[in-house]
Amino acid sequence: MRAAHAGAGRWVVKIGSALLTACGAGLDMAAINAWVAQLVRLRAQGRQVVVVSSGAVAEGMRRLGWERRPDAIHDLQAAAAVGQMGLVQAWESCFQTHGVHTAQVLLTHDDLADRRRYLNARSTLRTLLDLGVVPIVNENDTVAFDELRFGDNDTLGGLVANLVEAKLLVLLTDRDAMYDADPAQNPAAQRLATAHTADPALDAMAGPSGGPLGRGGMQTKLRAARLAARSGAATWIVGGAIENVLTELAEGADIGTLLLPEQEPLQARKLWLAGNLRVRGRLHIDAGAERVLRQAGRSLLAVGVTAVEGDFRRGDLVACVTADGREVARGLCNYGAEEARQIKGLPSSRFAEVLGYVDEPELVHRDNLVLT
Ligand SMILES: Nc1ncnc2c1ncn2[C@@H]1O[C@H](COP(=O)(O)OP(=O)(O)O)[C@@H](O)[C@H]1O
Ligand SMILES: N[C@@H](CCC(=O)OP(=O)(O)O)C(=O)O
Repeated sequence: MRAAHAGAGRWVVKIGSALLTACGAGLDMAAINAWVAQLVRLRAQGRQVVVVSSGAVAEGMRRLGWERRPDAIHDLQAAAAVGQMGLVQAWESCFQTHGVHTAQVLLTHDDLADRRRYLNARSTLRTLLDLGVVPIVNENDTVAFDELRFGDNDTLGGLVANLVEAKLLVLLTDRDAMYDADPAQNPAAQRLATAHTADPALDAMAGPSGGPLGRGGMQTKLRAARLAARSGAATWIVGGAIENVLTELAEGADIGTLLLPEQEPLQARKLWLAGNLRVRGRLHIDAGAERVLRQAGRSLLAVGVTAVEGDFRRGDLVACVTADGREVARGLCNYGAEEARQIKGLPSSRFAEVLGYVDEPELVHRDNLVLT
């Protein structure tokens, strides 16, 4: 059963500061090299990987010669800005020895709350993955403060799992698994092998952080797993100190805690779409488009659209209706209403000529479409 969740597909792997730095003091290159060797192996086995990497503040502190983690947010932001240079340098140089490119992706909460920016982040990440590049994601600490912050990289990992529709989110931590109580408080605590993210009993088991470097403890890991589950990803909480831990997971080893989502990825995403957003406009589609949507479950192309109603933006939810006003489907439109009016009836090959750019060849991608 574990192996089924560790198969091919996209993995988001979150590695916390404690696992990348030598006791919080600067980056541990040997550790990063070892992570890279495992990640490269996962890729060679047919998986795509996104790394969510902490460590910027710790490396910045070392570079600036600071011994204590500062309390002032501006100092933390400055340390993160300095340290992020070293962090991406470290990942890039280690991956380069395997001939693999990396990309720096810095995100704030705002980037994912705003539909347009969400779609842009999503397309960029997907493009990077299709190009065979390993995105190295961290919070954009320079601009993120208060309500713009994710606050911890566990949460960021959960949201990135939604963005790339990951199959698995791996949260590496200092304990070897999630326990039925905080082992720092209760030495008799037992490992939880498998559970459902939605199980309310988990809340009472997850405590706050025990370590000096960790910030969220098990509570933020549980919350991240619940976020990831919204798009159908399973989450594996497992010890970063276990030898070859990622390779072990890939083989379905009985280690760590596997938290299962209630829904399969596609179904989860579609339910989320259907339930959470307001319809901002209507695309009138022809009989051919209705047929491919209903029977073949395909994307909606502009060529099948005859009219565009409403004032919506890229990423908004639109309804697809037939000439006689029946609603066939709902989905997130890759183009705003203005652009959609310009490209309706046209093949995707003409988008660049008409708009001056191409966002996506589909008007509504099938992954973002729910039949109604
Ligand atoms: N139920 C639990 N099972 C395991 N660890 C728990 C639990 N509740 C609280 N914790 C604490 O959470 C810590 C791990 O989280 P954290 O310190 O944020 O680490 P990381 O840097 O790996 O994100 C553990 O050291 C442990 O003390
Ligand atoms: N963005 C911060 C990471 C914050 C964070 O969540 O750290 P951790 O609890 O070690 O995963 C940094 O790079 O230092």
